[in-house]
Order: sequence, then C-alpha cells, then structure tokens
Amino acid sequence: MIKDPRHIALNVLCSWHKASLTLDKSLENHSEEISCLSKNDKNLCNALIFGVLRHRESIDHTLCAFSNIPLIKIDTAPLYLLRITLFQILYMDRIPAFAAINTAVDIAKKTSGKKTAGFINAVLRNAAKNNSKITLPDPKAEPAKFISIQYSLPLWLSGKWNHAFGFEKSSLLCRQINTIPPITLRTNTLKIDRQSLAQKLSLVAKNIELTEYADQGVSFTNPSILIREFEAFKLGLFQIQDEAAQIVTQLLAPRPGEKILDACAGLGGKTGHIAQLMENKGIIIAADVEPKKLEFLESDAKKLGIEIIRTKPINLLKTSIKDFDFYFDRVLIDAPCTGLGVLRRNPDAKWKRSKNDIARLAAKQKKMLNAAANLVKPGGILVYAVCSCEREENEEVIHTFLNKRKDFSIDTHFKSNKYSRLMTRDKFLKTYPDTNNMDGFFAARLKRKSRS
Ligand SMILES: C[S@@+](CC[C@H](N)C(=O)[O-])C[C@H]1O[C@@H](n2cnc3c(N)ncnc32)[C@H](O)[C@@H]1O
Repeated sequence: MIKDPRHIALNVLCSWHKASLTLDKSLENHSEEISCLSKNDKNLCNALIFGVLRHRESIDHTLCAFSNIPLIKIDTAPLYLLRITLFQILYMDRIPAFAAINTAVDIAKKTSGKKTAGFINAVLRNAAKNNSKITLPDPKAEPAKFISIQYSLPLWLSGKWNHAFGFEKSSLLCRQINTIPPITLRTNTLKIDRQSLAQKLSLVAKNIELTEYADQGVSFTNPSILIREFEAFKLGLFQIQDEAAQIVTQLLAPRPGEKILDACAGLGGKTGHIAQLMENKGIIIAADVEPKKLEFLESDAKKLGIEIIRTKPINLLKTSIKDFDFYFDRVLIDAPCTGLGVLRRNPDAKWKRSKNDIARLAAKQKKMLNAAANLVKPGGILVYAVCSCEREENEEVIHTFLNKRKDFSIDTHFKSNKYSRLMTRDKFLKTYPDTNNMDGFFAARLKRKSRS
C-alpha cells in the first residue's frame, strides 16, 4: 500500500480528473490508504489536494512558462505531480523546494518512468528558481483573464462574474473562495442547547464562535480529531451545516404540528433542522430521487432523535398531489444546482462545471419549482433555494415562475430582523462567501393565495 501523502494526493487527484467523480467520491475511494497515514501526513495530503484544486489556474500559468511541452499534451499523472509540487513551492513554506522536487522525481520514476522524471525535474527546478519573474495580465486591459489567473477561476466563469458583479466584487469573492472556510454546524436542539454544545466543542476544537444570523449555528477551526469521532457527533448533538443553509430553513419557518414536504431532502441536512423547529411534532415527508440518500437520512434521523420523518423516493418531475395523502402547509425545494456558491468547500466543482450546466440546471429548476408548487395548500408557503449565486438559477427562476403562477407571490410579510441585512430589496435571501463569510446561497419565500 502507498504510504507517501504526496503520492496518495496524486492518486486522488488523478482518479477525480479522469472519471466523472466528485472529489468526495474520489477521496472515499482512497479512504483506506488515507486512513493509514499519521495525523500530520493526513493533513498534508488534504492540503495538497485542496490546494491544487483551489489554485490550479495560477499554478498552470507558472508551469506554462517553464514547460517546453504544452500542458494539454502532458499525461494526467505527471501533470498533477507538477501541480502538486509547484503548489508546495509557491504556497507552502514548511517544505524546502529541493525536498519537494526530489520526492516528485522519485514518484515520477515509479509512476511514469525515467524520461518523464527527468522532464519533471527540469521543469520544477527552473520554476523554483525563476517563478518570481512571471507576470500577470493587465487587470485594466484584460480583467477577466487577470481574475482567472490571479484567483484561479476558469476563464468562462471569471468573465461571467466580472460582467455580473464587477471587477472589485469578483476579485473579493474569488479571494475568499480560495481560503479555508471554518467548519460550521447546527446544534440539535432536540438534545442540547447551543451554549452547552459550544462548551463541549471547546475541548476538541479552536476558535469556537456562535453564528450571527443562524440561531443554532456554531463555527470552529482546527479540530483535534476527526469530526465523526467527536463524542457530541456520535451522540447526535449536531449536524454539520453552513450558516447560509441554516438560514434557508429559518426562512421556511416550519411550526410544530404542521405537514411539511422537504422535496429534495438529499442526506437530510435541512430535514433535521425542520424537525427541530417543529419540536418533533407534526409530519415531514423527506423526498428525493436517490433512495440511497434517503436510507442515510433515516439512520441519521434516528441518531438525532427525530421521530416525525417519513422518507419517500420520488422523481419530483413525475409527481402529482395524487402521490400524497394531503397538501402541505410548507414545501422546501432545495433544488439541484451548479453549486457555484460553495466553491470554497468544493473547489473541484469549478473545473468540472460549464456554462451549459447553468442553463441545463436552470431549466430543471423551473420545472421542479412548478411541480413542488402544486403540492402546497392554499395559503401555504413554498421556499425555493439553491447554493449558487448565478442569476439564471436565482431571480430568473423565480420571475419565470411568478409570471406563470398567478396563484403565488413573494411573501413580503415575513419578518426577521435578525437576518434582514441578508435580504435584497426584492425580499430574496442572498449570501456570499466574501461579504458574509458563508456559502453563496439564494432563497425565495413564496406564498400560495388562499382560496377566496
Ligand atoms: C441541493 S441537493 C439537496 C440537499 C439537501 N436538501 C440538504 O440540505 O442536505 C438537491 C437534491 O435534489 C435531488 N434531486 C435531483 N433531481 C430530483 C428530482 N427530479 N426529484 C427529486 N429529487 C431530485 C438530488 O438527489 C439531491 O439530493
């Protein structure tokens, strides 16, 4: 079994790159090798994988200047080995350049042969010596290109953000996306209060803070052990969830005794929160097109002490009210989306998403919102949410919906002083990593007209 953290990082990145895998899946496929590493080596392996994915475009800009072979013609394994090693040289100060290069050459000999190892050695030594001479595009003349290289964003996306948000906001957003986010969780108030949980966490993590906008959130850094090994986790005292995701459920504002549909429940991050706000009284139907996710959700709900969830595998696009016994007081549709609002946590997505994905998912979101709307009772509430800041997946979905569905309107009467600063003038919830230090989310709270 491979024991070097750099070699394992290389394997994780190569299998992520070659197959249509998410980074999480690729990490899971290599979990046996990773679990045998010491704590320090695990941290290094993680830092290399995430670091390369965060800074890939900037690294490639430097590599291009020192490689006599165009990067597109270099095989995946040597290319990622170059990226991993250059990341260590440019962004980490704990490993001397010569040591990082020697290790890369050793790995290259094993994985790609002597000739490639020689090429890697030459490119890296040259890059280590001369990287300070590299220049960036002029931000005034080529703003999108500058953002793309300086902050490592694919050019199509830097162009889109520069157009949508302007140069300054895009730069701040990109800078924040490349930082390591705090870990945020939501207290399971069915079992413990937030203060007591924070106290327990202070034994195993640093920089414990109560979130400002989410009522039950706690954030922290530097866990001393894996989170799944926290005693509080094993006891079901919390669920990991970003502050923005918690606010979405606060916007739904479910009450005890109601009937709620979580139409895209996934692994149940928001379902658990709904149950808490309902004080474990009423009915929640947790639906998703992937039954495997619902199996996980069920076992997690048991651990959290929730008794009011019924799971239902459905394709929302092929569902009507006949598939349910009743209309719902509230429906949450946390729709499948590009995930471009959570690049800080999932930097792999920026290299796998494309412009077409935005259009394709926006079309699906419109259909799903319409289908979910048919399940809301007159006078009931429908919340649409996505973890993306793209207009096509945000306002455009809602405007298309409201143009067609005259039986719905934006619920302007809902008041929450606590997070009114996060609401736009049109009463949409919008969060950004740079301005709010949260994931980028969009949510709209809609109300179905009562029968007159
Ligand atoms: C953004 S995720 C939901 C995350 C979840 N609500 C949470 O907070 O953990 C979107 C979910 O929609 C589900 N989905 C995609 N297409 C669907 C469809 N046609 N019908 C029902 N669910 C669907 C996906 O399987 C995925 O779990």
